[in-house]
Amino acid sequence: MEMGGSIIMKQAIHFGAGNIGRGFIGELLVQSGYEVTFVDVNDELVKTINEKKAYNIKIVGDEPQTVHVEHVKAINSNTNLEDLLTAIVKADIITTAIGPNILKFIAPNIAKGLERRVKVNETPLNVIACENMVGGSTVLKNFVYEHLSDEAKPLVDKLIGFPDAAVDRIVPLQHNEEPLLVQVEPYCEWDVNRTQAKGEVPEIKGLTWVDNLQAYIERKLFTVNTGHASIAYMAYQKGIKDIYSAMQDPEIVAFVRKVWGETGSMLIEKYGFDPAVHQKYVETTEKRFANPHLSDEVTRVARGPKRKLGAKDRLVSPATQLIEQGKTPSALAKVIAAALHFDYEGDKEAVEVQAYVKEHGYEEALTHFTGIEKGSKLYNLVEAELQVYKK
Ligand SMILES: NC(=O)c1ccc[n+]([C@@H]2O[C@H](COP(=O)([O-])OP(=O)(O)OC[C@H]3O[C@@H](n4cnc5c(N)ncnc54)[C@H](O)[C@@H]3O)[C@@H](O)[C@H]2O)c1
Ligand SMILES: O=P(O)(O)OC[C@@H](O)[C@@H](O)[C@H](O)[C@H](O)CO
Repeated sequence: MEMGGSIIMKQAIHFGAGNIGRGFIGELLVQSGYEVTFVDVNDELVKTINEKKAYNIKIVGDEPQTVHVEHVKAINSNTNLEDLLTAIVKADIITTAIGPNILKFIAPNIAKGLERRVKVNETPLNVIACENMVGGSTVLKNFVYEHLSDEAKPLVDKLIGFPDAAVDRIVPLQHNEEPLLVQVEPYCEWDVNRTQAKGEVPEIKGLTWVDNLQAYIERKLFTVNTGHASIAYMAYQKGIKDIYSAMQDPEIVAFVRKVWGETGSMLIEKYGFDPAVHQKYVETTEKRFANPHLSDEVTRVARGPKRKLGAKDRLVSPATQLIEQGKTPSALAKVIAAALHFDYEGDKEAVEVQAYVKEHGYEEALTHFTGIEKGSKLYNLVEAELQVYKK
């Protein structure tokens, strides 16, 4: 919109100015005409964004490319809550990429902002959690509602949508001399559930509004993330440090293909995907993992084993669903066992899992972290794989 010669941009708030925030969601929002206000708790990052007001993204692949992203600023929500609440009142869209475990911590501030907004602004607004999980925005919504007054709830019900999403772009951990630079892979996919959105859905470059998000999120999580985790936990056992190097190991490649055979069979039966189309999706994923220009540490991909061992996450959920279909998830059982053995001391969740294993043993840890019932088919499959680690 143009007024008196100056352009008035739409306003986006994005929680988490990290890799996916800057390297994916922020980029697409700016390219779609939004000014992006990043919200983060890392004060140095917030200050740098406000000082530079722009950053670069390096897309690394056979045809490298640099994208310059402008129209960005940042708020530290720990020290400047008032600015955040004012921004929520005026926002045209809110997105997050902070990690599934952090959603509950940002919910009170979102609730405060929405409480203020619905009293003065009747424009619908969508809040989209871009996290690697099934139903992330719904999870955030439930946390937000815990902090809303009874008076605000009906208005929030009417005006604020929390459409679930699937996001896909590999952005490794990185330390660049240019502090805000992010190196990313060329591939990106962002699917959002249209049926949960409020108001007219905004046109955002690279965002596809879909009516059957569950199929998209399960296809992504149980192919890209299950595959990634399988490679990472196996590579860790072999002392391999990065995903590209792991993809040069024929044993690991053969293994992840077996995992993809299992998850693919579950997804094809459940969603009726065309097997040839699904195979293409798997092959694209394998090529992305073998990108020689991307240096992605095994410990990043394996991070948070407690979360990754959860019943609804990328290992146990497809394994359970395969069993429900009368199939045997042998390769997935091996990955679950390897995840329980991931003993990287630089990962808080890995330290927690290992401490539990040390005190209670692998079998109790298996039930404790995955919810898999003792004596069930999946329990027995994983238990057999755990014997290797007891020697
Ligand atoms: N990196 C990838 O390849 C990738 C791809 C798809 C999805 N994801 C998902 O995106 C999410 C973010 O991952 P990432 O790799 O960008 O992580 P990251 O660590 O690079 O970024 C997270 C950011 O959130 C900030 N943060 C932490 N607590 C906060 C709080 N209370 N309020 C505001 N900001 C807070 C951190 O300071 C950090 O800047 C995760 O759910 C991840 O699974 C990652
Ligand atoms: O972010 P996590 O810990 O859920 O999973 C690690 C990686 O598998 C993940 O970040 C992928 O790189 C990403 O999901 C690709 O879209």
